Amino acid sequence: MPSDLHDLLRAAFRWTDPGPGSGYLVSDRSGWWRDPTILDGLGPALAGLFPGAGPTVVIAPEITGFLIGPLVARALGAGFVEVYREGSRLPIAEPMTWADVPADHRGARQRLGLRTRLLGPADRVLVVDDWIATGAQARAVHALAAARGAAVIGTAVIVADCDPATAAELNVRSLVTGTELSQPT
Ligand SMILES: O=P(O)(O)OC[C@H]1O[C@H](OP(=O)(O)OP(=O)(O)O)[C@H](O)[C@@H]1O
Ligand SMILES: Nc1ncnc2[nH]cnc12
Repeated sequence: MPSDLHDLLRAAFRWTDPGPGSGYLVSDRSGWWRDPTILDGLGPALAGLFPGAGPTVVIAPEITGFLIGPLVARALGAGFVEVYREGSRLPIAEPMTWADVPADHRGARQRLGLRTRLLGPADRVLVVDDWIATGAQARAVHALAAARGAAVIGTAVIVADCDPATAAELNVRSLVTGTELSQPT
């Protein structure tokens, strides 16, 4: 990754207060998509976290994964498969493979699913997302790939904000850490 992308990611990120008395801050990643240099660099930089790994397909959960997943797939010359959040749209009228998310960084239970026909044993999968915290969503995405018999290379994220055990379990590589986003640039 060019060192300037690392610096640009830090500079364009903000923690925002959702309102008086909320007692917590929300990550605002919109500055990353708004900056043409960052947007141009994200796909190659995330793809470059696993040099020579040769994925056939990138898979990523909605909704931010639908934004950056195709950028990474394009940089790799790989395909892209959407991982949907159950209940977020009309049911998809074809066979789906589902995995449970017991509780993510918000404590929310979810189910993630993909179209069964789009992934199989011949695939080498790179899981992509913008952020990893508890690892719950990425773990479910890994489980989906495993359920389809695909080989999983690892997890490429913009921000790694997870514990070392989760990072090792899911083979997480990142462009920045959560700690770096919490410090002044
Ligand atoms: O490691 P975890 O605890 O699972 O948290 C990470 C997940 O949470 C965020 O998704 P979220 O649903 O908050 O937002 P999005 O809809 O903007 O992608 C992020 O995009 C990851 O998918
Ligand atoms: N977008 C995000 N995904 C996961 N954990 C977060 N914590 C703060 N922002 C987050």
